[in-house]
Amino acid sequence: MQATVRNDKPVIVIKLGGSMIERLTEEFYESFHGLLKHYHCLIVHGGGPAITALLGRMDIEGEFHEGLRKTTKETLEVVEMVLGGKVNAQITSALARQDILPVGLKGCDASLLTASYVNQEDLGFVGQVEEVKTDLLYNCMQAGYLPVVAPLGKTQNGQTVNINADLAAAAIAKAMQAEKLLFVTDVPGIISEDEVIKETSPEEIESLISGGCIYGGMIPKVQSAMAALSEHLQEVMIVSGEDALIQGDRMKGTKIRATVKERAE
Ligand SMILES: Nc1ncnc2c1ncn2[C@@H]1O[C@H](COP(=O)(O)OP(=O)(O)O)[C@@H](O)[C@H]1O
Ligand SMILES: CC(=O)N[C@@H](CCC(=O)OP(=O)(O)O)C(=O)O
Repeated sequence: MQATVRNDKPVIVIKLGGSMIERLTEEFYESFHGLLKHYHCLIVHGGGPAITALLGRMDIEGEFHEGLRKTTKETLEVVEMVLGGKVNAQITSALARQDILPVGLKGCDASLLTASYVNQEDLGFVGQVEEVKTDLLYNCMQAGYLPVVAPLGKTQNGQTVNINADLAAAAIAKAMQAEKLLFVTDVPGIISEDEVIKETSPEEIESLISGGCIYGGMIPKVQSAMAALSEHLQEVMIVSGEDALIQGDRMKGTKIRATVKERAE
């Protein structure tokens, strides 16, 4: 049973990329105070580089297929430790230092993220979100807490699975009928010909991918962004974690909209 979506404040989902988490500043976390005045905020975090680093220290080689980490039983243990332990605690501690009330959640707990296998034969314990327990997240936010979700899921059979954080954030944003989805990463937006694109559309993104301008970790990000766009979620942004989230009175980065109303000059 899911709670009815309540629209007392719009929801914003913020995905913190593993590429940036180690470098996020106190100023960055402080800027959540501004967001919380207008939105119910929810964080979904990655941690890919930290997983790769710990696997390396254990002499386990990482292997990716189309941006998804091949996850054996042994790898899964490390993924759970890093995402559900280290990285989640790092973010909740930083928010708590700013007098924000974070609550760390693993997607595999309390049926928060029910998942199915992406391709068990090729990828092992890698999941995709089938259902989000939205009432748990709403109840936390309504009570004044900021949920910080580690992208782990549970299958119907109770197996924990590793979920790409971009895909998890998009699925959660969709299920929560979020108004905004932000991807915080280590670049100031989608870059083309040395310039940050201010606003773009799914059509333009498809051509940037096929032309090779968008590659690597940016591909699951923009694909997740496009999949999340809906009548509720009209805008996805890719922003840098180098600065505070809001600079002046706006966010800087690339805005992805279903249709680009006017081309920014
Ligand atoms: N057109 C592009 N503009 C900006 N970054 C891009 C582009 N294409 C690929 N990238 C790469 O995407 C990276 C961000 O994705 P990723 O490393 O997966 O970050 P995260 O850990 O935040 O999810 C950038 O550091 C950059 O190397
Ligand atoms: C299945 C899969 O690939 N899971 C990711 C989960 C972490 C993640 O997505 O972190 P970033 O956002 O930092 O890339 C992984 O194991 O790296």
